[in-house]
Amino acid sequence: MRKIILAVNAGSSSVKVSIFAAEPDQFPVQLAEAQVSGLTSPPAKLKYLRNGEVIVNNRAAEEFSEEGGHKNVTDQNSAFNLILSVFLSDPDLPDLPSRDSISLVCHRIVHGGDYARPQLITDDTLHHLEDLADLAPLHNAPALEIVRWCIDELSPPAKNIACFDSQFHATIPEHIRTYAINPEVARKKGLRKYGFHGISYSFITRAVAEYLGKDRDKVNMIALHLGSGASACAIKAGKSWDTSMGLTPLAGLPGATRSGTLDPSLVFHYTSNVSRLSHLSTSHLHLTRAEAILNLDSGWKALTGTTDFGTITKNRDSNPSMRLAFDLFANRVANYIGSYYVALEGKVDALVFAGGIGERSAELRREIVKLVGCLGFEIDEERNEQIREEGVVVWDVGKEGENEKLKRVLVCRTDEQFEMVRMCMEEEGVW
Ligand SMILES: Nc1ncnc2c1ncn2[C@@H]1O[C@H](COP(=O)(O)OP(=O)(O)O)[C@@H](O)[C@H]1O
Ligand SMILES: CC(=O)OP(=O)(O)O
Ligand SMILES: [Mg+2]
Repeated sequence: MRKIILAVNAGSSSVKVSIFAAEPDQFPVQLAEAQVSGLTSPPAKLKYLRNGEVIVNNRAAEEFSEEGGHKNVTDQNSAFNLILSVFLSDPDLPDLPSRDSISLVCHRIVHGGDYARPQLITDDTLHHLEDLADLAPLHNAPALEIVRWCIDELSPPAKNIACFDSQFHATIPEHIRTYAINPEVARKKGLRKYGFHGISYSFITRAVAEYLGKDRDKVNMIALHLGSGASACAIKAGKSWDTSMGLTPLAGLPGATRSGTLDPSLVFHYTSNVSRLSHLSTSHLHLTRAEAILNLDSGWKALTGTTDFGTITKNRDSNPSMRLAFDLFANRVANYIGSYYVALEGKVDALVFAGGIGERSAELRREIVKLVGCLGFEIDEERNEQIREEGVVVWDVGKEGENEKLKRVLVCRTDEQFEMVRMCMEEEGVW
């Protein structure tokens, strides 16, 4: 039986929602997709595509919320509500005449703890995921607010399924996921590397393997998901071998408002009383002052005053703090590429850029590839600048030709919503 499925991806600065029509044993077909971006750099913008055609191109979300009499778009839940109303009021989207036509909602939940498969959201799963909220302070709580709304407003008939960013990284070997701390405490409290952006890495692995004409379980790559949150992943034989995020999405690369990895002692020298609860804590989220500083008041926001990496890229030649942020990011990313190149013993099929920044900033790609040139990566200036149509998923931006040793440099337009639906369709019981 044909089902209409909604896939909801609540990121730290955006909400992306796609609608699919799905039949058992077939790939889901996307009907429409919308995103509200720039939640951390207002005004938030709305983009809407139906059947791959751009209907609304980055217009202020406010205009739509005013027209439709909705509350202002300030967070993930209001962004989700706006998107749903855009879908429901589109007369050219006959597959979604009303809320009742949605039979499944797939939710991206960044921290899934030890869950190694998507989960049907019951009261028990919901409570368990609420308990994990403090380990993904920018993500789990806003995503669960959307989940609770969907349970109240769409169920029944809709079932809600949680898909986890952390799931893809369940294959990271023990010596890599273990921190050098008291093992007893680590075990009792679940203190280990979990890793995130895994739904995206799962999509990238499939798409790149297909592009290269290789079996998924034979492909090795260094993948970079660079968005408001940024991470790197060493993918060995199609599986996650290592990734830069850790117990929480704070570790590793810096991001829009996140510091990334730094000396763990730094925070005690930054300010006093760091373990006191931040005023930003809520009934669903316990956030210490230390966590608030490192997750919300650091990164591009602290260094430059903006969280928009497009602005940083554009102004880096005239603005020294933006130049510093740009160079700092390229340096940190290049360090991971070097480290993962060694982890993969040099057997790397491709270096892959994805995420809002990775897919759009030709300048950052050029800079990073230049820094890792000694490993056999080289950018093709012309291909790197070329803008690709919406439907293109993977493209090559590396130099080709004479030098056999050159390694591929690819861009992958990642699609976490598609991947979630694909993952859910593999679950028994979904139909
Ligand atoms: N042309 C561009 N050049 C550089 N960065 C861009 C460009 N367009 C968008 N971005 C950045 O992409 C980031 C959003 O990425 P995305 O992966 O969609 O975010 P999220 O982490 O919320 O999922 C923002 O920091 C935004 O500034
Ligand atoms: C895990 C994470 O940081 O996700 P996002 O980049 O979507 O905020
Ligand atoms: Mg994202």
